[in-house]
Amino acid sequence: MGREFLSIFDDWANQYDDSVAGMDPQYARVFANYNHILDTVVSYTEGSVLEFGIGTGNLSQKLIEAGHEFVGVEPSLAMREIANKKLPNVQIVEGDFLHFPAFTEKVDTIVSTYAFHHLTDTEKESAIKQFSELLPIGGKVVFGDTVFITEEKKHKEIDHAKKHGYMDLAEDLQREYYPTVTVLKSIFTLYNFDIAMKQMNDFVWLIVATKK
Ligand SMILES: C[S@@+](CC[C@H](N)C(=O)[O-])C[C@H]1O[C@@H](n2cnc3c(N)ncnc32)[C@H](O)[C@@H]1O
Repeated sequence: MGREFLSIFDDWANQYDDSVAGMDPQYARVFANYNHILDTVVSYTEGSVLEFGIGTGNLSQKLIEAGHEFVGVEPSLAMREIANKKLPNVQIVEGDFLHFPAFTEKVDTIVSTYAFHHLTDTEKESAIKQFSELLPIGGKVVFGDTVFITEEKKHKEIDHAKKHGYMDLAEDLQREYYPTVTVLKSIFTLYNFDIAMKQMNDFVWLIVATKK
């Protein structure tokens, strides 16, 4: 159901902001240009926004500062507690990409960073189908997440991590469901989105999908 990694995030929550600041060498390349990636997601966001997997609320904070109506969805209680402290009076609800409260408010843009890879490719397809139903024509999905140009590139990164003794990163890359560019493009296209992708660091790609 896409929540199989929750205990990792409950345990990571208190150190998460140190990791995104580059203080964990294993993840330094994954989080390279983190603030620039978040700012780029904000720059493509229009209107009312729904964010999935908000973590400690770093992207949420930028979206709210930019003046967007905001609802955040996050399955980890420990992450929600930190985000709630940073962002009092902001609507942050328990849920995940596939199961979240029905919103009466209109949603113009769905955003997420570093989270969509927790769904298998089949679950990604279910989520993108729901996004297509939720968004108006011209509405957008704007994601930043680890994606690989090919499976070979992913295996090279796993070998690189092992060679440097980055065993947590190597395990993560093998355990979670990092998609290829081709797979993501084909799912968004199937559900009536135009999709553009751009590489932001060695791991993370920006995905901007516009509902036709
Ligand atoms: C690496 S953190 C990213 C946090 C934040 N978006 C950021 O960019 O810093 C991944 C987040 O996704 C959440 N998550 C894990 N599985 C999820 C799912 N199935 N649906 C939505 N969020 C999920 C985790 O609890 C965690 O907060």
